[in-house]
Amino acid sequence: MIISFVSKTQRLTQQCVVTHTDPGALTVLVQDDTGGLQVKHVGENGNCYWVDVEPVPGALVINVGDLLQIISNDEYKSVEHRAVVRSRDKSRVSIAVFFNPAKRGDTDFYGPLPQLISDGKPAHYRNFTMSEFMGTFFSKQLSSKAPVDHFKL
Ligand SMILES: O=C(O)CCC(=O)C(=O)O
Ligand SMILES: [Fe+2]
Repeated sequence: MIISFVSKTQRLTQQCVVTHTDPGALTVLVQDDTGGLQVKHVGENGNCYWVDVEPVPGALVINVGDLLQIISNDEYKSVEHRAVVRSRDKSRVSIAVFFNPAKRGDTDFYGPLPQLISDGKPAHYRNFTMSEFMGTFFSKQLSSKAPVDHFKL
């Protein structure tokens, strides 16, 4: 579990969590009523917009991560997101729980599920172990779609 805390002394314009996709399968987030989480939306004209994820009391935010994009062979897309400071007067607390596969042996391979591969839709990614996957993520740091791009065929 990660708790990110943004002090009210941080400047309003400062971006506090850089734009990234989460590497794992799913992320469950609880944010307080300050808000600040934004997701990137690509419009039909190809233009990108940052959309505020308005806090809803009692609601959880579920982010699709890169691993789910890969094992679903692009049926689900990981979401680019960031967190910004919205208010000079209020601190912000957000709690994130990351869901990742537990099997991390040298012979535990992950990749697009066979049921989602066909002649019409070949695998978009090669298989890998979790240690290779996490190594790729940590070597590139938080960035946009790093593991997705790395394992693309
Ligand atoms: O601060 C937030 O609400 C988002 C945190 C986040 O994106 C992350 O920890 O991966
Ligand atoms: Fe994230």
